[in-house]
Amino acid sequence: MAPTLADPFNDSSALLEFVINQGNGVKGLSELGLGALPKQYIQPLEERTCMTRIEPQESIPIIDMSNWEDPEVAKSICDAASKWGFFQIINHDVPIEVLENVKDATYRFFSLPAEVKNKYSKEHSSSNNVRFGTSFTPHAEKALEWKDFLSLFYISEEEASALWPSTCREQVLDYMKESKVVIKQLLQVLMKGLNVNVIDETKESLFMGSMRTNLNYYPKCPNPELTVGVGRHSDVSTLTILLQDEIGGLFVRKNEGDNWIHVPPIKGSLVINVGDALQILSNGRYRSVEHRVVANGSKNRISVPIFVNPRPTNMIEPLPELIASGEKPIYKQILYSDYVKHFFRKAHDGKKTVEFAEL
Ligand SMILES: COc1cc(/C=C/C(=O)SCCNC(=O)CCNC(=O)[C@H](O)C(C)(C)COP(=O)(O)OP(=O)(O)OC[C@H]2O[C@@H](n3cnc4c(N)ncnc43)[C@H](O)[C@@H]2OP(=O)(O)O)ccc1O
Ligand SMILES: O=C(O)CCC(=O)C(=O)O
Ligand SMILES: [Fe+2]
Repeated sequence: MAPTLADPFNDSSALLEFVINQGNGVKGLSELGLGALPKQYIQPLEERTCMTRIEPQESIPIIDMSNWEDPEVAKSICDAASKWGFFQIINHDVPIEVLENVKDATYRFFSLPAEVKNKYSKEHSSSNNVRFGTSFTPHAEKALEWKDFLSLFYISEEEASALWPSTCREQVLDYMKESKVVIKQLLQVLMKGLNVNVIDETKESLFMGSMRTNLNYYPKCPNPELTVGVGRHSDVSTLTILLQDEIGGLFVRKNEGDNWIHVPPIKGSLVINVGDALQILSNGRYRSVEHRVVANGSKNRISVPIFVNPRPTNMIEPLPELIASGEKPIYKQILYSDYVKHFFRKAHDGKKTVEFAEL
């Protein structure tokens, strides 16, 4: 039964029961029409975006992929990955219907009743590869984040058929399949920029041997200025391909300083960012940059990132080609699944995860 509105969640165990154990998520909280944000979501002042500096005149690069092999375009991709760690691509090869379909599928999944979504929670899911959750790591967080998610780790079509929710399975599989072309183009250009000219099977598996798609749902929030959609973090992927809807709210840290830049939605575009694995493999030449998502007081927002990763069993370290050319390694060799587990076991904390791999 939903708690009454008078003093609904003063008791944290009642909130966790409703949001996590019953699978209502923050979407369920939002739909209760609460007058105020439950205290468990109130972030410390320094984590609230209203307290940080936004540079409205700045923008991450927008790159036209229609001539991706043109040396000028290739240079702009490598420069964006080194300087900003983030860029948007337009005129890429992922069909617009595939993007629209996966957004519709995201809404469909989150519209399911709580008890149906809850079958995919950490406690009830029959596999670690399918997980419905809320916030990031609720048990490790001092303040919760205003986001629900479904996370789908791809093993095979057979496993997806057996385990992924049928409301979104085909659309997510299509989105992942169609994105592979642009992922390979980007990796080819980025590697050429490091003088790594051949991507053989071993390298391909190291760069894109595993993929995870998250469906993120950020419902409208009673006091958006007091909380966050996603706290400051860098992704642990090689590259992330992000589809966002028309609402906006993603911010990227500028040049390791105190200023943040908004990533405006552009219809049909994809946001690309470098993850920690590529920062490590490139010995710091390409940078995984901190980003965050604000909560919204009037609209629901969705986003659909594909995290392109090494395989969990891969050892990651600066590429031998870079070391052979005389660079001093700044990261040690590390088992990728140990790196990801380290990320997932703590609350979001900016760029701290990468320290785990520093020499
Ligand atoms: C959710 O909000 C997010 C997510 C993100 C994500 C950004 C990324 O970059 S995701 C890309 C991650 N890379 C991969 O998934 C590929 C490699 N995968 C692996 O190495 C493994 O599959 C594994 C993730 C390490 C899980 O291995 P397993 O042997 O099953 O280990 P466990 O002990 O079950 O899990 C370890 C630890 O992680 C938690 N966890 C697992 N999966 C998820 C998930 N999808 N989402 C959240 N947390 C997950 C699991 O609960 C364990 O923690 P405990 O504390 O329970 O021990 C960016 C921003 C966001 O807001
Ligand atoms: O929703 C967004 O725009 C970004 C989400 C994000 O950073 C993530 O899921 O890692
Ligand atoms: Fe992210």
